[in-house]
Parts: sequence; C-alpha cells; structure tokens
Amino acid sequence: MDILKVLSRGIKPTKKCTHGAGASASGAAQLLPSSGALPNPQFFHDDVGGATRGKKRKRRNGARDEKAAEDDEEVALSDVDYFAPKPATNEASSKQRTIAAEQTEQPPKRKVKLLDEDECRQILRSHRLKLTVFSGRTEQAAAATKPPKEKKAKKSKDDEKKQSAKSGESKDDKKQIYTQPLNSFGELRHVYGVSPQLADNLTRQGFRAPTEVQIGSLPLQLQPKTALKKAKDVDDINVGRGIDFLGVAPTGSGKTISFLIPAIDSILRRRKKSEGDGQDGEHVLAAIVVAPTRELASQIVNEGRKLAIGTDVRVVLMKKSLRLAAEDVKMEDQPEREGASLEEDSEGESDNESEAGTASADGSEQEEEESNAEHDEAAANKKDSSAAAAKPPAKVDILVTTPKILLNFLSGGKSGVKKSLPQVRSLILDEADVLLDPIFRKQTMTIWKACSNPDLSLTCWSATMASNIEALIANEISKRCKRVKCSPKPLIRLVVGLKDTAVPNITHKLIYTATEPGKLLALRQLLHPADSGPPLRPPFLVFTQTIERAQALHDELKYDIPLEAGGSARVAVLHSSLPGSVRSKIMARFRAGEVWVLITTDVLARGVDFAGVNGIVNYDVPTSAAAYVHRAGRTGRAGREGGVAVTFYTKDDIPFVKSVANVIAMSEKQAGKSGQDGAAVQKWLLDALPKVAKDDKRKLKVRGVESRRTGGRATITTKSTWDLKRERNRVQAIEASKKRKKMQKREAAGGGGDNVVGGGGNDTEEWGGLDD
Ligand SMILES: Nc1ncnc2c1ncn2[C@@H]1O[C@H](COP(=O)(O)OP(=O)(O)OP(=O)(O)O)[C@@H](O)[C@H]1O
Repeated sequence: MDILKVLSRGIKPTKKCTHGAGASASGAAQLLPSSGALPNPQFFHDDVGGATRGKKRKRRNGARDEKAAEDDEEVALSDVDYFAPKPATNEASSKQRTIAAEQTEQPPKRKVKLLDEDECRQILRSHRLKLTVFSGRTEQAAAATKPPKEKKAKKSKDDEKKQSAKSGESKDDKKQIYTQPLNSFGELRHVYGVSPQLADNLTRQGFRAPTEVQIGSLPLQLQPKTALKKAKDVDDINVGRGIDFLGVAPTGSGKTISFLIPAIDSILRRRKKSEGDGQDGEHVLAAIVVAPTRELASQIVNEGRKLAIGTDVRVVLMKKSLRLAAEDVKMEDQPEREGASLEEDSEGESDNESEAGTASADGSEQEEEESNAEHDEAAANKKDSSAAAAKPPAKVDILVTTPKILLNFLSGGKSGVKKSLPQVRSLILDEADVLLDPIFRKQTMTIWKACSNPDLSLTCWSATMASNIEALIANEISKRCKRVKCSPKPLIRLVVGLKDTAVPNITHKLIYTATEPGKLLALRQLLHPADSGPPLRPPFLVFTQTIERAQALHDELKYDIPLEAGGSARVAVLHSSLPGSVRSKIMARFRAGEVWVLITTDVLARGVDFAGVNGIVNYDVPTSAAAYVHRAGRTGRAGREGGVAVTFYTKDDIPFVKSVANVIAMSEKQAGKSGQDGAAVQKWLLDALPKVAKDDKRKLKVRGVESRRTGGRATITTKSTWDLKRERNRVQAIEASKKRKKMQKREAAGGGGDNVVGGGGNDTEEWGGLDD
C-alpha cells in the first residue's frame, strides 16, 4: 500500500479517479465534508403532511433584486474557503464600514404577513423543532391552564412528586409553543428589524438558509412579542422584559451565530436609542459569552468580529491584563455565603443526573487547561497587571471568556475587593452543561451572580443538556429573581431533533479489538487502508483519554507519513499542557490543511469548528455519552455529509461502551439507518453489552478507563504484552549490569564501595551524585 498516495489523496483530487477510496472528484468523495460542496446546512427537513415554508408571497418590486442577490450569494459561496484560517477584523476598514452602514441605516419597510399558528406548527415540526416554556409563566395563568387532576396510582404519584421536587418544576409547568420560524435570513431585516450592516455581514459569509436552531431561536430572541404574535393561548407568557433561553441542538448546527446575532443586535438598538436621546453611543460591556476552553473562546471572538464588521461593536477576548468597567461590591454584599449554598445545592442535585451525563472528563481536561493557561501567561501577566490597574477600562461591548480568567478579575486580585458587572444585560453560556457541571459550576455561578442587572437575560447552549442541569438553571433563575427583586422572565427551551444525540448526518463505526496493540494496528489500517475497509481520509482528529496517551500516540504515528508527503510535520499533537502560543500555532496549521492528523484530548472535543475535518477517531472510548456526541460532532459540520466517527473499544472498555452504543443507535435511528446492514450498532450488540451501573458511569466520567490512566498503559505500541515484558527485562538487565560494573570499578579504585563519597581512597575523584 502506497501511503503517500493514500494520504495525498485528500489534498489534491485527481480527475481520473471516478469511484472508490480514491475518488476525490466524484461520487462518495464529493460527499466528504472537506469536498467544499455547499451542503444544505439543515439536518432535518422532513415533509410533514405537506408542510410548507409559509405561503409564498408575491414580490413585485423585489423580484429582480432577489434574483440578483441569489446570484451574488452563489459567487460568495464559491469563494468561501471553509478550511482557511479565519481572519480577524481590520479596525480601519471596520470604521469605514461603520460610516457606510450609517448611511444605509434605515431598513426597508415591507409589510410582512406573519404565519398563523398552524403554519408555524407545521414548519417547526418539519424541522423537528420543539419549543417549550420551561418555567416563568405567570403563576395564576399557569394554574388556570393546568389540566384537571386525574386519579393516579399512589406509587406513581409519589414518584412524580419526588421527581418534581428534584427538578424544581412540575410537569404541568412545561407548555409547548409554536412561534414564528425564521424562514429566511432576509426576514431578520424585514420582520425583526436587524441592522442592514449586520444582515450584510451574515450574507457575506455565504450563509444561504438558516439552520434549524437559527429558525427556531432567532425570532424569539430578537423580538419575542412578534415571534409569539400569532400563537394561541399564550397569555400566561409575559415576554415584556424579554426571555431566558435554553438551546439544545446538534453539534455543528450553527448555535454560535444564533447567540451572536441577538447580542450584537441588542447593542446596536440600545446604542441607537441612546444616540436618539442625545447620549453618546459609547462602548458599554453589554454581553458576556462564557466558553470552557480558550480555543473555543477565540473562535467565538472571530465569529463575532466577522458579524460585527462595520458596526463598531467590539468583541474582545478576556485577558488577564484587560480592565473592565466594573463596580466594587460592598463588603456586606460579598457573596461568600451565597457561593457556598450554590455549591451545596448543586452537589445535591448531581444525584439526579440523566443518561447523557455532563462530560466531567472533558471538564477535568478543561480545568487543567485553565490552570496551564494561567501558568503559561503568568510571567507576562505579572508585568502587565500593575500597569493594567492604572489603565482606563477597555472599550468592550461583548466579552468572550473562559470562566477562570474572568473570575480572577471579579475576585479583585491583590486588593481582594470583589467586583460586579451591573451593566451586563446578556450572559451567554456556550457549552452550558459543562460550565454548570460541578467542575466549573462554582466559577460559572459566581460570574452569573456578578452580572447583577435585574434585566439580565441568560441564554444557555449545548448539544447535550442533562435534565438536572436544565432544572438547575430554572432554579437559579428563580432564586436570582428573588434576590434582585424582579419578576422572572419566561425560560423557553428549544430542542432540535432528539435531545442528546450525535450528528445524524455522519457515519458511525464501532470497532472491537481485543487488546491495546490490536487497536493501534486497526488505526494504522484505517490510515493506510487495505483493499477492503473504509478509508479515513485526512484531515482528521484522533482523541485519546489522557495527555500522556496523546503524546505516546503521536510518538508512535509521527513517522507514518513519508517524507515526500510532508513527513512528521503532517502529524501533530495538541493538549492542555502545551503553552498557549504552541496550541494556537497547531490550530492554525490544522485549519490551513498543513497538519493532516491531529492527535488530541477532550480539550478539542467541544465547540471547536473545523469545517473541513473528514472524520474523528476515538482511539480511547469517550467517557460519557455526551463526550461521544461532542467528539463525533467535530465532523459533519453545518449539515455536511460523509463524515466518519470511528470508535475503538477493547475488552477493558466493554463494561462502559453501552452508553456510546446507545447514542450511535439513536443517531442511526434519526438518520433512518437503524437495522440496516451498514449500521454500526445492531440490536444484538445493544442487547449483548452490559448495562453500565450509575456509580461506574460517574467514576468513568471523572477518571476515564482506569487501566489507561497510569504508567505502562500510557505507552502506545503495536508490540504484544509478552514482547513488551521481554523488552523491559532486557533493558533492566542492561542497567543492572552497568551498575554492577560501576560498583566493581569503584571498589577496585577505592577499596570500599560503601564509602565512595568523600571518604575513599581516591581523593581526586569528583562528586558524581548519588547512584540510583
Ligand atoms: N446558516 C448557515 N449556513 C451554513 N453554514 C452555517 C450556518 N450557520 C452556521 N454555519 C456554519 O456551521 C458551522 C458550525 O457552526 P457552529 O460552530 O456555530 O456550530 P455549533 O452548533 O456551535 O456546534 P458545537 O455544538 O459543536 O459547538 C460553522 O462553520 C458556521 O460558520
């Protein structure tokens, strides 16, 4: 097998190839995510009983313009290089565009007919969108709409009571609603009054149609009143002060712009209003986006800056040296007791965990990441911090941060005076389930508390959301409202597709190898496909359980790529113990297509968007169902088909693999593949795999598969245990013989091996340190 050919295939398509593994110019290869073909960004577009995207409205004047705009879009789309590094915004051009934007500020007034509730229902259903009012309905009205109590068996009633006590809400509180869907991006401007510049920036990115999460979430976040205008029976939902929002949608479904557009839009509106009132439209920190890793945070900053071009909205990444406009918290208001009670509450609730889990294992990596980040930048920041204290506050409108770095600022550093951010109106938790998992919970809650504005809106986003986390959010919202004396906003939840399932548009493979060496062989077979078996076309990500294993796998694989194809530079490793600058460089090289195989840990499992990644390999089985969903979701972004997620498992993993197999089975069911020959998980396998005990699940999430944590197992090799043992014995024998010889030499020279240091017969012998 010619490895050069195989690995080069992904980069330069040959016209001759027409099918099979080498077919980069046609057929199956065109389906591959990096093929560049524009996918339909929507994961689901079912035909639900003739569901339409609303009645087509005749447009007399706009018809020609629309056609031209569509043509322009086509051009823009062909220019989009999804695999290129994402450029940051240039300040100067940004200013120029602001002026241009101001000149075209007035959105064209068109009278757009809103859809009636039945039409909304059909469209939402066809995209598998479910919107529920999770909590915060007007109490009397909610009570009035409660269905009459039915007699139930005593036991089930008790169970229900217990359940609702744990989750902090009763089942009757949840109510499904049918809001206006966003049928096209054009509606952002014409129906929801988004600024033309923001709408243009979106068009410039080549987005043709909104994804499901955008269809369901944007109208509600932008103009809740308009979104609910045609909904029936919603008197108990008071959206006058806005809403809090939970968005649960598959990986790669465009959640980032779903929260960035409303954040930028509300800043522009407020600015316009204050300018109208004769005030200066200055930069005020209005929104904070919290993300668990620095890679994700800087990606969000990039996305935000692209959307904010020409609007003069400043999207800034939190740094230690950054000074924000904050207020000192009075001593009597210091949140010691509050913080403690939150922790106690949360620990209690974690007993109530659901199947999907909350991925603590990736959390622990992320926490480590934070501490390393701190370590890396400590020297530079020490110097900056005293200078920073003297600086005026930075001009920031939207701050993107990891939890710990903002917390350091809020805790007041050396002065110890805690700070609050009362001007912040919007707190966005990206990957909210991991941010509210016990590992990050205290930090996240402290940030939430520091945003003390009574009008604060909270939006939480993730592809996975355990029910205990949703309940925690609802509880904390109501506690907060009591504290700051405001009435709670409705908390509305959007679920796209089935909750907690992996990307339905990719192929899943579950591969059993009895032993660890067998696993490495199987990985090599995937990289260098034999005549049979699916190739894994570069670029792809390989996930391991620990940093040591990522390093060991890198050492093992780096010479697999021939020099002519780029050699060891094509394989890289990225984990949290690398310095930040090295991590950024590796990310840039991977995005640019210079690195083909990126070996990593769960630090890259969440949120990071590599649009051109063809596949992922779970070299070590993920430690929870949620971790699988997020890892697998690094491929097949924005509806691209052809991505592959391969998961290896050995006999050590068998006790834990059922939750992963369940997720795969559900994803295949969503994609209509279950039971078919190509399905990764057949019913017999699901039946055969042992059920994972709750305690084991929890342990696995925190510690991973025990046998891979330590010493020998961190070494990754194809050698059998017997060979490894023989090699170890040989090395030990050589070392012992060397030691013996050394001792004999010393004895011969000094006459006494026990008295080598300082005492022996040879005074001229240098101190050579203690022998081991
Ligand atoms: N309407 C759209 N049409 C086409 N592409 C889109 C659209 N919206 C977003 N995208 C692209 O889809 C990709 C995935 O988006 P994003 O990173 O926001 O996904 P996500 O839902 O946050 O995923 P994850 O759960 O993994 O964080 C990005 O490259 C983004 O530019």
